[in-house]
Amino acid sequence: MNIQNYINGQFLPPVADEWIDNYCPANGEIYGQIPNSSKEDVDNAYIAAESAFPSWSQSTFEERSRILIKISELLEANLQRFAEAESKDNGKPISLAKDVDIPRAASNFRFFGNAITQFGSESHESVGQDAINYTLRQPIGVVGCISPWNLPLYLFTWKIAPALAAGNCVVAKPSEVTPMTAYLLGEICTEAGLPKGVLNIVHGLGTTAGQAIIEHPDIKAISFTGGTTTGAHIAKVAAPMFKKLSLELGGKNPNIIFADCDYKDMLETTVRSSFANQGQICLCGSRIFVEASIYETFKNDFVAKVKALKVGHPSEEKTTIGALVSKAHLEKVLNYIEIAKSEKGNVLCGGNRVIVKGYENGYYLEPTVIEVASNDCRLNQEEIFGPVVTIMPFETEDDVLTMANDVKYGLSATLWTNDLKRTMRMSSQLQAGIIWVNTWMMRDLRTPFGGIKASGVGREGGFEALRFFTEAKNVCIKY
Ligand SMILES: NC(=O)C1=CN([C@@H]2O[C@H](COP(=O)(O)OP(=O)(O)OC[C@H]3O[C@@H](n4cnc5c(N)ncnc54)[C@H](O)[C@@H]3O)[C@@H](O)[C@H]2O)C=CC1
Ligand SMILES: O=C(O)/C=C/C=C(\O)C(=O)O
Repeated sequence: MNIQNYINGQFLPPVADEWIDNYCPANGEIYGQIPNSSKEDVDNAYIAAESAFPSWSQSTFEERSRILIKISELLEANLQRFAEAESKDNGKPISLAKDVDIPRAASNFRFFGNAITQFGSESHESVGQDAINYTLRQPIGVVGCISPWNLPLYLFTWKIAPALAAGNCVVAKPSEVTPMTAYLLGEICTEAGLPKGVLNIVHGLGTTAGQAIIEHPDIKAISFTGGTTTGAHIAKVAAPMFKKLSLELGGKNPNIIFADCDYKDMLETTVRSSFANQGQICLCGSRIFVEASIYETFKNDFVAKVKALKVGHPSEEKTTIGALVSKAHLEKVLNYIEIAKSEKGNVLCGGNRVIVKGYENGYYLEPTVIEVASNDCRLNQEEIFGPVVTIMPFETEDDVLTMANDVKYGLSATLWTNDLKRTMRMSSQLQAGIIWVNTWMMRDLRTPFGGIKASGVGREGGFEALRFFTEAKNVCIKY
């Protein structure tokens, strides 16, 4: 199936008529083509967005809210179609796409459709100076949204929905590896009555189409989720142009397990936080630290549960681990397993490619658990972004805190304990933007979402996102 750009409310081929093959990770076959868009396509998308801006930015919040909620309803009505497309494009189990990815994409539109009706701004009465200050929150103009392949529609809409709700017009680029649901979203936006040019979706490579977005002199803000190296590059290009930047980057998140936790709950959640979406979520707990007194028990129970996971074709309801997103990514993850062996890591289970009958060229990998002796190894320091976790024991709270923080990333951390004082102490000292205690990936869309250190800049979610997508203008009136 061939995909087209969505510009000014129309589906269009790329100006240069150049195309990229789109692969299905479950069987390794090419199943369509996507535009290899160039600067000209991005320029056209910008022109459409710029001409839509005066009207969209002046539309009432009720009107924007109504359209966003309509998009949400249409996504829900098309759940099966979108879930199938997401699963085929990405390799994730259909059950995950149906239960998580597409419902969350719909929630993103509904949430920001509602949030904009509650969004306000501050006023400050300057007592003694006979003046009042009030702050306008105005849309920025045309903004760029660039998203990755791991949670394709979920993360694409997590950016677009607040940008549109706040009155901006958007030039958006999904990952070239998983373009399909972003393409289908165009149809839904038209059906929901989104005026033409308000949202423009350009497909293509990061180094060309993405680069043209970040370099565009009049695209005034960039919201990006993806790898830390790409984020650093975007910051370098965008900063001298004084663009607003929101960067949600990689993670190497600690999962810290104390002996006093609710063991059964911890064990089940730890399997999920290690391997959900084939471990391709920036929030996955890829470094597991276990208190020494329960280490051997945990190790045996965890490995047994991991071995029972079902690697299979994404369309099978029983599949818990689907295919990795691409051949290149599979090779990257396999290379880390080789690195582990050279670093004397002990592979407790997994480590091998899986050949699924009938889909021999698919990108399947066994969920892999590696016991490491130190937090200093590459496996504990570098983002693998696949179904690979490390485990190691710790003796004291101080030791584990030092190891948890001794990494360049700072996205999320999970803590398993029933000790309230320890929870409070550690939550305040862990270097991460998001801490989960006795749970993982529990999301409330009102909360600030993002990381520190090499995990990014800025926060998404709730009013934080609406603040990012608006400029504050203070008005001081003397009376
Ligand atoms: N934080 C996260 O959630 C994610 C982290 N990653 C990490 O990044 C590694 C690399 O994965 P990639 O697919 O290469 O991620 P990436 O960071 O290159 O891609 C993310 C998005 O950025 C775009 N992009 C790439 N170069 C660009 C540029 N120069 N200007 C503008 N946009 C650009 C891509 O086309 C894609 O839409 C993964 O192995 C993983 O470790 C990948 C995806 C998501
Ligand atoms: O917003 C969420 O719930 C999850 C976000 C996950 C990522 O940004 C990621 O995995 O890249």
